[in-house]
Parts: sequence; C-alpha cells; structure tokens
Amino acid sequence: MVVKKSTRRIQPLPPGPRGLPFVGNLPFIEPDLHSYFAKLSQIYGPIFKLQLGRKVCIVISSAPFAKQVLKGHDAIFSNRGDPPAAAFQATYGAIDIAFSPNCPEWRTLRKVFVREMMSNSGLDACYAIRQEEVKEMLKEVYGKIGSPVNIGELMFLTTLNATTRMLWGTSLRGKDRDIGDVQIRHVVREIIDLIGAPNISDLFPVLARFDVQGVESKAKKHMLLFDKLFESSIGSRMKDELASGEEKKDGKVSKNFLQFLLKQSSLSIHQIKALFVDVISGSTDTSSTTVEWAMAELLQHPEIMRKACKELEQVVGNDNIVEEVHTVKLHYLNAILKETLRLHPPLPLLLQHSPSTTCNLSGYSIPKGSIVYVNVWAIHRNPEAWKNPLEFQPDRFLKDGELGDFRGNNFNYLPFGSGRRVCVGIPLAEKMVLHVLANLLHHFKWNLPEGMKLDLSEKFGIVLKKSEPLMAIPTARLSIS
Ligand code: HEM
Repeated sequence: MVVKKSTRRIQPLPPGPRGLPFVGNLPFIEPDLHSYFAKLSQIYGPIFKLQLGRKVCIVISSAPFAKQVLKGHDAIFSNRGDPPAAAFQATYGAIDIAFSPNCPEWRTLRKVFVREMMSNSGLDACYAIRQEEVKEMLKEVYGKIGSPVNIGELMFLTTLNATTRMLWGTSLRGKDRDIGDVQIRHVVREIIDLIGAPNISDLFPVLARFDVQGVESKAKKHMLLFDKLFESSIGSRMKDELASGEEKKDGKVSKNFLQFLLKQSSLSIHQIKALFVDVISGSTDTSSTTVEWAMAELLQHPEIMRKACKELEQVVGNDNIVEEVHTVKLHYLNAILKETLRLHPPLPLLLQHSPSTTCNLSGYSIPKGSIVYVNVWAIHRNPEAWKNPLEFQPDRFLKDGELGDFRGNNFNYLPFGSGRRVCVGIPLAEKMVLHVLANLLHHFKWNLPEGMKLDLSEKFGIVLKKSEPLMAIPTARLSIS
C-alpha cells in the first residue's frame, strides 16, 4: 500500500510571548491594552498572537496588515466572533449593528440606518434639533461663566439629547421626566465600561454560565432602565394619533427615525431597540471624548487655539453663532479634529473582528473564531508614516488632503475603521463634533482653573478617555449670547 504524504504545509500562528498552561498570557496583561500591545509589537512585529484563557487573540499594528484584514479579507474578518457577555446582554442578543455577525439581517439594519438617518437628506431633516441642542448647551455654559465646566460631560449630554430627539422625537432634559439624561448617561457609561472590562467568563467558555465577576448580571440590570426608556418612547409613538409620521412643533413639521422604523415590516421591535442602544452608546462617549481631547490639546497649545479662533472670526464673524454650514469652511478646525482623532482615536483597538473561517495572512494562520484587534492607536503613532508622530500638529492635514481621509481609504489613519464594519455614524459625528467645538471656541475664552496643571494621560477602555476629566473655565468672547 502506498501512503501519500500530505504536501500541504501547516501555516504557523503569528509569533508572540510564551504563556502559562491553561491561562496563557493572561497573568502578564497590562491594563492599558493599547500601549501594552504597542510595546509587544516592538518585540514580535506587526502581527502577533496572545493566548488569553481559551481564546486566541491576534493583534495587528501596521497599515499593510490592517489593509489585509479590513480590505483584502474583509468578508471573512467582518464578523465579531463571540461578543463579550456584557455586549450580548446590551444588544438584545447581538441583533444590533455593532455586535451582530456579518449576516443578511445585519446588512439590512446597517443599510436602513445609513440610508435613512445618516444620508444628507436624513441629517438635514433634523438639523433644527441639533442646532437647538447646541444652543441649549451654550445657554448652560453662559450660566457658568467664571466657574469650571466639565467639557466631556457637557458634550455627552448635548449629544445624548440631540440623538434621542433624532431617534424618537423627545429629549431627556427636564426634571419631570421619569428617566433623565444624567441617569441615562450613567447607564451608557456603565455598559460601555462593562463591555470593555476583561471578563473571565468571556475567556473561559466553560465558566460562562457562572458569570464569575457578575458582569453579565450588572449589564442585565442596567439594561432594564434602557429598556424602560425604549418601551415608553416606542409605546407612546405607537399610540400617537399623529402616527402618520409627523410631529408638529411651533408650526414646523419634523420627522423622527422611530416613525420610519415602525413602518418597516422587516424589523422587529427588539432589533429597533438594539439599534437604539448602538446609536446612543456609539455616539455619546466617542463624541464627548473627542471634544474633550481636542479642548485639552488646544489648552496645551494656545497658539493653535488662537489660530482656530481667528479662523472662526473670519468665516463666521463676531456677530453670529456658528451654524453647521460654516463648519465645512473651517479648514483649520477640521485639521484640529483630524489631528485629535489621530493622537487620541476614541476606539484605539476598533471593535473586535473575528474570522468566520481559518485564514492566511502573509503566511500566518489566523484561526476561525480568534479575536482580532487592529491597534489604530499604534498605527497612528508610527514614525515611518507620520512625521513627529507624538506632536499635536494640525497643519500636517492642511498640507496633504488625502492624509486626513478618515473614511477608511488611508490605512495609516483609521479612527473610524474601514471596510464593511466602518463606523456608520461618521457623518453625524463629524457634524456634531465640529459644530460644538466651533461654538465653544467662538463664544468663549477658555482657561484652566487656577493652579491646575493639564494632565494628558489616558485611561484605556473600549473608548480611550482622558484619565482625569477636563475642567475648564469659560469667559465670554462675544457680545451675543
Ligand atoms: C468621534 C466619533 C466616533 C468615532 C471615533 C467612532 C469610531 C468607530 C469605530 C472605530 C468603529 C469600529 C469599526 C470596526 O470595528 O472596525 C465604530 C463602529 C460603529 N459606530 Fe462609530 N464612532 C463615532 C461616532 C459614532 C456615531 C455618532 C454613531 C451613531 C450615530 C456611531 C455608531 C457606530 C456603530 C453602530 C458601529 C458598529 C458598525 C458595525 O459593526 O457595522 N459611531 N465607530
């Protein structure tokens, strides 16, 4: 009998540090994963492997590998694997956009959201809402002239109220509300923290049903409040006698997204709620951390802040408040936003990707179901791609327009990811962040509280935050208020 030897070569896994039996590399993991992974990539190269409990984790730290994952093999890698238990709870069983696998239901939900809410016409239809919320925010800051303002919180609540109004027509402001914006802010933050926190039950599937750290039960508890909020907004919308799809306010007719969603027979109520979780949690923490980092960098670089204010004077004029239409003409402010997203990408590792089948990347085998992180934080600081990468220099984006393409075509710059899983909220994020930032700079002069030193250190989580919230003191710049 002739035994034919297999000629197929077994591809190796990427290199990586040796771990211990059973737990793998878990005992050596440092809390700031983005910088820890960047350190490991200096030793093991642009693709390396860690064994975290029973899970294989692959970390990508270069533009060419990011391109292979997010473009070349995008169909395979545009899955999420087993989502963290907290994410599963928060998204009604991963039937949302962010944690669902790449499947027909996911594609439909993404398409509906992008086409109806994020299109130019969808966003134009609710411009008045965003403008009103920005005015509310300015009113609040005028009321705090001379006292410290928590910049991240200010942006968080502005985005939260604008978003809920765009979604279902009412904001969460007002003392007489059952569930207020501050309460929801707490829940959103808790849920995002729980999704980002290391959970032993996620890494050892045999432990999953024991919920060792109680992460799953905490997420369930927080979701009760969210669900109550959604139930009341969906319920009242369904009962609304004006369910024909229009809400009249001050004689104006405005539409909201829920009215449209309820008419889609292809979507279940659970999918609609899961989508709301995505939009609220996807928009608030990311946008608020971006504005907070931008303001922190501007306070650190007064000459850049002065240049931004000068541009505002020229484009907007000192007798006007900033409208969204102005923001496209604010080239320097746009460059400030891009530089902020480069140095402080709000999702430093994107969301986890996971191949639906074992796949080969430059000779390395990436096992089906492994967790793949793209360390955009490290890619954005690569000295081979960026001159003086650690310095805050918005001008770099003025000189070269293509450098700042954040829609996923430049693999050295991926603050919103790329490919099938690219962020669905880019148009809204861009509008809201620029609009708020422009108004904060145009209306007020900002200073740090007496004796306070600016701390630019980071705290890792799914969303990369400032370790200390930025407090800054406004004084009025303009005579209009
Ligand atoms: C500065 C603001 C924002 C930043 C930096 C940001 C960044 C990102 C990133 C990096 C991803 C993951 C891409 C990947 O996994 O490869 C993502 C996904 C996502 N973002 Fe954003 N985002 C922002 C604002 C928003 C807003 C305003 C919304 C909602 C209106 C939103 C909704 C989502 C959703 C639903 C996903 C999941 C997409 C999917 O898995 O198919 N984001 N975002």
